[in-house]
Amino acid sequence: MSTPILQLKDASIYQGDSLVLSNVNIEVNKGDFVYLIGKTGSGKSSLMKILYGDLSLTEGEGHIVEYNLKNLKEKDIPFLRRKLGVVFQDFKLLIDRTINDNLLFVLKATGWKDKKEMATRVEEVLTKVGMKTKGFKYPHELSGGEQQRIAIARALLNDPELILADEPTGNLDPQTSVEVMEVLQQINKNGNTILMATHDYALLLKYPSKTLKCDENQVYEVVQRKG
Ligand SMILES: Nc1ncnc2c1ncn2[C@@H]1O[C@H](COP(=O)(O)OP(=O)(O)OP(=O)(O)O)[C@@H](O)[C@H]1O
Repeated sequence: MSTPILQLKDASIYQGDSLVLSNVNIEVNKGDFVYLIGKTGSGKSSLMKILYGDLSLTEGEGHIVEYNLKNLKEKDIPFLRRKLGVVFQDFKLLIDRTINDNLLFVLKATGWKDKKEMATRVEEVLTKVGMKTKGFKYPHELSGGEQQRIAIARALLNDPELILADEPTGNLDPQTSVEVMEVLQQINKNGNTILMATHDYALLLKYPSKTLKCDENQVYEVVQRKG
């Protein structure tokens, strides 16, 4: 039996007064790896923003982890985000501190207190992304691909039920994109559910998986042709 971790039903998504996507019906189940594709401006980021509470859902229904997006209160948003790991195109690391301190900052902000447990968790997530030895470095001392691995490690800190990755390879060259994708694939194999918005059709071909497409204000599932 598949368990839905994310469901939108007849949802409409607005940016201000303009309708970006209408009648959105999507489902992501535990353990899935789902792509979200579509041209620039087709609404991928807007859809992601609805899911992490950056835009409010005013029409239709939406459930993500155990939150109802329709009745989401401002005070619920930080708690929703703890259940999600969000990864962006531009990494969003804090440039004034080391990788270890970037990760410790998030742990402190999300209620961790025990220094030893925190250090262990930082080491665990860095190991998962193949960056165990880089914790002492500053973000500017790492390549783009390494910074994105750190951003993925940061997303994993609180063991999220769903990872939302918005163009995670958008700033990376093709070789580095594949390396970051390998990390995401590995994490998915270890049980994490991932929804990834991307422009990168080469990745879709290399790592085929369920694909949703935003086009002309609609979202629909596309069937990938083999070969
Ligand atoms: N903050 C905003 N205020 C008003 N309109 C916006 C805002 N952000 C995006 N839009 C509009 O919403 C539509 C969808 O944009 P969105 O960023 O969701 O597309 P996208 O598919 O993620 O594009 P890209 O691949 O370029 O990131 C576009 O027409 C865009 O101009």
